[in-house]
Amino acid sequence: MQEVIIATKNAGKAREFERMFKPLGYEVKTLLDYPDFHDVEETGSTFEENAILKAEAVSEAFGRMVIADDSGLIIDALGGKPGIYSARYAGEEKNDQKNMEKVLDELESIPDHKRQARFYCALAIAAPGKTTVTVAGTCEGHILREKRGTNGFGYDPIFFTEEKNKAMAELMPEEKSQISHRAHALKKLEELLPSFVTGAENS
Ligand SMILES: O=c1nc[nH]c2c1ncn2[C@H]1C[C@H](O)[C@@H](COP(=O)(O)OP(=O)(O)OP(=O)(O)O)O1
Ligand SMILES: [Mg+2]
Repeated sequence: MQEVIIATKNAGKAREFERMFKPLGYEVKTLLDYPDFHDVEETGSTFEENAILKAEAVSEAFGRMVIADDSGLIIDALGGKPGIYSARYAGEEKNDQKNMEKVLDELESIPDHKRQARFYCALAIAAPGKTTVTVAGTCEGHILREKRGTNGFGYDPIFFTEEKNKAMAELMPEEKSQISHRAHALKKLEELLPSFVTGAENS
Protein backbone atom coordinates (compact mmCIF):
# COMPACT_ATOMS: atom_id res chain seq x y z
CA MET A 1 0.00 0.00 0.00
CA GLN A 2 1.17 3.55 -0.66
CA GLU A 3 1.74 5.79 2.32
CA VAL A 4 0.75 9.44 2.62
CA ILE A 5 1.91 11.78 5.40
CA ILE A 6 -0.63 14.29 6.70
CA ALA A 7 1.00 17.19 8.56
CA THR A 8 -1.46 17.29 11.45
CA LYS A 9 -1.41 16.67 15.19
CA ASN A 10 -5.21 16.74 15.38
CA ALA A 11 -6.55 13.25 16.14
CA GLY A 12 -10.01 14.07 14.75
CA LYS A 13 -8.57 15.08 11.39
CA ALA A 14 -6.26 12.05 11.44
CA ARG A 15 -9.23 9.66 11.82
CA GLU A 16 -11.12 11.34 8.96
CA PHE A 17 -8.13 11.21 6.62
CA GLU A 18 -7.53 7.53 7.45
CA ARG A 19 -11.13 6.75 6.50
CA MET A 20 -11.12 8.86 3.33
CA PHE A 21 -7.71 7.69 2.04
CA LYS A 22 -8.32 3.96 2.52
CA PRO A 23 -10.47 3.53 -0.61
CA LEU A 24 -7.81 5.45 -2.57
CA GLY A 25 -5.22 2.83 -1.60
CA TYR A 26 -3.22 5.00 0.78
CA GLU A 27 -2.23 4.29 4.34
CA VAL A 28 -2.17 7.51 6.39
CA LYS A 29 0.65 8.58 8.67
CA THR A 30 0.32 11.80 10.69
CA LEU A 31 2.51 13.80 13.05
CA LEU A 32 0.86 11.82 15.86
CA ASP A 33 3.15 9.01 14.62
CA TYR A 34 6.11 11.41 14.96
CA PRO A 35 5.34 13.13 18.28
CA ASP A 36 8.79 14.74 18.48
CA PHE A 37 8.21 16.75 15.31
CA HIS A 38 8.08 20.43 16.24
CA ASP A 39 4.86 22.47 15.94
CA VAL A 40 4.74 24.52 12.76
CA GLU A 41 3.69 28.07 13.55
CA GLU A 42 0.54 29.13 11.73
CA THR A 43 1.59 32.68 10.89
CA GLY A 44 -0.34 32.99 7.62
CA SER A 45 -3.34 35.26 7.11
CA THR A 46 -5.41 32.72 5.17
CA PHE A 47 -6.23 29.01 5.53
CA GLU A 48 -4.27 28.39 2.32
CA GLU A 49 -1.13 30.13 3.60
CA ASN A 50 -1.21 28.14 6.83
CA ALA A 51 -1.77 24.85 5.00
CA ILE A 52 1.24 25.63 2.77
CA LEU A 53 3.41 26.45 5.81
CA LYS A 54 2.57 23.10 7.44
CA ALA A 55 2.86 20.99 4.26
CA GLU A 56 6.19 22.48 3.18
CA ALA A 57 7.82 22.33 6.62
CA VAL A 58 7.01 18.63 6.99
CA SER A 59 7.77 17.77 3.35
CA GLU A 60 11.21 19.40 3.64
CA ALA A 61 11.91 17.51 6.87
CA PHE A 62 10.82 14.10 5.51
CA GLY A 63 11.84 14.51 1.86
CA ARG A 64 8.43 13.16 0.92
CA MET A 65 5.03 14.09 -0.42
CA VAL A 66 3.04 15.67 2.42
CA ILE A 67 -0.53 16.98 2.69
CA ALA A 68 -1.60 19.56 5.29
CA ASP A 69 -5.08 20.67 6.33
CA ASP A 70 -5.86 24.11 7.68
CA SER A 71 -9.51 24.46 8.49
CA GLY A 72 -12.00 26.31 10.62
CA LEU A 73 -15.44 27.69 11.18
CA ILE A 74 -16.64 30.91 9.52
CA ILE A 75 -19.68 32.52 11.18
CA ASP A 76 -21.46 35.29 9.26
CA ALA A 77 -22.89 37.04 12.34
CA LEU A 78 -19.35 37.28 13.76
CA GLY A 79 -17.92 38.82 10.60
CA GLY A 80 -16.22 35.53 9.66
CA LYS A 81 -14.81 34.68 13.06
CA PRO A 82 -13.34 32.42 14.42
CA GLY A 83 -11.93 31.71 10.93
CA ILE A 84 -8.21 30.93 10.86
CA TYR A 85 -8.17 31.36 14.64
CA SER A 86 -10.73 28.57 15.20
CA ALA A 87 -8.35 26.22 17.05
CA ARG A 88 -7.23 28.88 19.53
CA TYR A 89 -10.45 30.91 19.74
CA ALA A 90 -10.78 30.65 23.54
CA GLY A 91 -7.06 30.48 24.29
CA GLU A 92 -3.71 29.06 23.28
CA GLU A 93 -4.37 25.63 24.82
CA LYS A 94 -6.81 24.70 21.99
CA ASN A 95 -9.82 23.53 23.99
CA ASP A 96 -12.79 22.42 21.84
CA GLN A 97 -15.29 22.75 24.72
CA LYS A 98 -14.17 26.29 25.61
CA ASN A 99 -14.14 27.28 21.94
CA MET A 100 -17.75 26.12 21.53
CA GLU A 101 -18.84 27.88 24.73
CA LYS A 102 -17.31 31.11 23.49
CA VAL A 103 -19.14 30.87 20.16
CA LEU A 104 -22.46 30.00 21.85
CA ASP A 105 -22.07 32.99 24.21
CA GLU A 106 -21.23 35.39 21.39
CA LEU A 107 -24.27 34.22 19.40
CA GLU A 108 -26.70 34.24 22.31
CA SER A 109 -28.68 37.24 21.08
CA ILE A 110 -28.51 36.25 17.40
CA PRO A 111 -31.84 34.94 16.03
CA ASP A 112 -32.07 31.58 14.27
CA HIS A 113 -32.22 33.00 10.75
CA LYS A 114 -28.96 34.89 11.23
CA ARG A 115 -26.86 31.98 12.48
CA GLN A 116 -25.48 30.82 9.11
CA ALA A 117 -21.94 29.46 9.14
CA ARG A 118 -19.65 27.29 7.11
CA PHE A 119 -16.70 25.04 7.68
CA TYR A 120 -13.76 25.74 5.38
CA CYS A 121 -10.88 23.39 4.65
CA ALA A 122 -7.75 24.26 2.69
CA LEU A 123 -5.47 21.37 1.77
CA ALA A 124 -1.91 21.94 0.58
CA ILE A 125 0.16 19.24 -1.10
CA ALA A 126 3.93 19.59 -1.17
CA ALA A 127 6.74 17.37 -2.42
CA PRO A 128 10.47 17.85 -2.94
CA GLY A 129 11.14 19.81 -6.13
CA LYS A 130 7.43 20.41 -6.83
CA THR A 131 5.45 23.62 -6.60
CA THR A 132 2.98 23.36 -3.71
CA VAL A 133 -0.69 23.34 -4.72
CA THR A 134 -3.77 24.15 -2.61
CA VAL A 135 -7.43 23.21 -2.97
CA ALA A 136 -10.38 24.07 -0.74
CA GLY A 137 -13.79 22.79 0.25
CA THR A 138 -16.69 24.16 2.28
CA CYS A 139 -19.69 22.81 4.18
CA GLU A 140 -22.69 25.07 4.82
CA GLY A 141 -24.82 25.06 7.95
CA HIS A 142 -25.82 27.06 11.00
CA ILE A 143 -24.84 27.31 14.63
CA LEU A 144 -27.14 25.58 17.13
CA ARG A 145 -28.04 26.99 20.57
CA GLU A 146 -26.61 24.00 22.43
CA LYS A 147 -24.36 21.04 21.75
CA ARG A 148 -25.78 17.94 20.10
CA GLY A 149 -24.10 14.60 19.48
CA THR A 150 -20.75 13.13 20.45
CA ASN A 151 -19.12 12.13 17.14
CA GLY A 152 -16.52 14.07 15.20
CA PHE A 153 -14.34 16.75 16.80
CA GLY A 154 -13.91 20.48 17.17
CA TYR A 155 -17.07 22.49 16.59
CA ASP A 156 -19.12 19.52 15.28
CA PRO A 157 -21.61 19.46 18.23
CA ILE A 158 -22.79 23.05 17.58
CA PHE A 159 -22.84 22.90 13.77
CA PHE A 160 -26.11 21.89 12.11
CA THR A 161 -26.10 20.67 8.53
CA GLU A 162 -29.36 21.12 6.59
CA GLU A 163 -28.08 18.56 4.08
CA LYS A 164 -28.36 15.79 6.70
CA ASN A 165 -30.81 17.57 9.03
CA LYS A 166 -28.55 16.77 11.97
CA ALA A 167 -25.73 18.25 13.99
CA MET A 168 -22.37 17.31 12.52
CA ALA A 169 -21.56 15.45 15.76
CA GLU A 170 -24.71 13.30 15.28
CA LEU A 171 -23.44 11.96 11.96
CA MET A 172 -21.71 8.62 11.60
CA PRO A 173 -18.12 9.03 10.38
CA GLU A 174 -19.04 7.78 6.91
CA GLU A 175 -21.89 10.32 6.69
CA LYS A 176 -19.64 13.21 7.67
CA SER A 177 -17.13 12.07 5.06
CA GLN A 178 -19.81 12.43 2.36
CA ILE A 179 -20.57 16.08 3.00
CA SER A 180 -17.70 17.67 4.91
CA HIS A 181 -15.50 20.57 3.83
CA ARG A 182 -12.56 18.16 4.20
CA ALA A 183 -14.18 15.58 1.91
CA HIS A 184 -14.97 18.21 -0.74
CA ALA A 185 -11.39 19.49 -0.66
CA LEU A 186 -9.93 15.99 -0.82
CA LYS A 187 -12.09 15.20 -3.85
CA LYS A 188 -10.35 18.06 -5.67
CA LEU A 189 -6.93 16.92 -4.46
CA GLU A 190 -7.40 13.32 -5.61
CA GLU A 191 -6.52 13.86 -9.25
CA LEU A 192 -3.38 15.83 -8.32
CA LEU A 193 -2.03 13.10 -6.04
CA PRO A 194 -0.25 10.90 -8.63
CA SER A 195 1.87 13.80 -9.88
CA PHE A 196 3.17 14.43 -6.33
CA VAL A 197 4.14 10.86 -5.50
CA THR A 198 7.93 10.81 -5.05
CA GLY A 199 8.52 7.06 -5.06
CA ALA A 200 9.22 6.98 -1.33
CA GLU A 201 5.51 6.39 -0.63
CA ASN A 202 5.56 2.64 -1.34
CA SER A 203 5.83 1.02 2.04
O1 LIG B 1 -14.54 18.96 10.55
C1 LIG B 1 -14.51 19.75 11.52
N1 LIG B 1 -15.41 19.68 12.50
C2 LIG B 1 -15.36 20.49 13.57
N2 LIG B 1 -14.42 21.41 13.77
C3 LIG B 1 -13.49 21.52 12.79
C4 LIG B 1 -13.50 20.72 11.64
N3 LIG B 1 -12.46 21.07 10.86
C5 LIG B 1 -11.83 22.03 11.50
N4 LIG B 1 -12.45 22.31 12.68
C6 LIG B 1 -12.01 23.26 13.70
C7 LIG B 1 -11.21 22.53 14.76
C8 LIG B 1 -10.14 23.52 15.11
O2 LIG B 1 -10.66 24.40 16.09
C9 LIG B 1 -9.93 24.29 13.82
C10 LIG B 1 -8.83 23.69 12.98
O3 LIG B 1 -7.60 24.34 13.27
P1 LIG B 1 -6.26 23.84 12.51
O4 LIG B 1 -5.14 24.72 12.85
O5 LIG B 1 -6.58 23.61 11.07
O6 LIG B 1 -6.04 22.39 13.13
P2 LIG B 1 -5.35 21.97 14.50
O7 LIG B 1 -4.53 23.07 15.07
O8 LIG B 1 -6.37 21.36 15.35
O9 LIG B 1 -4.38 20.78 14.02
P3 LIG B 1 -3.16 20.89 12.94
O10 LIG B 1 -2.87 22.34 12.69
O11 LIG B 1 -2.02 20.15 13.56
O12 LIG B 1 -3.66 20.18 11.70
O13 LIG B 1 -11.16 24.21 13.12
MG1 LIG C 1 -3.29 24.18 13.85
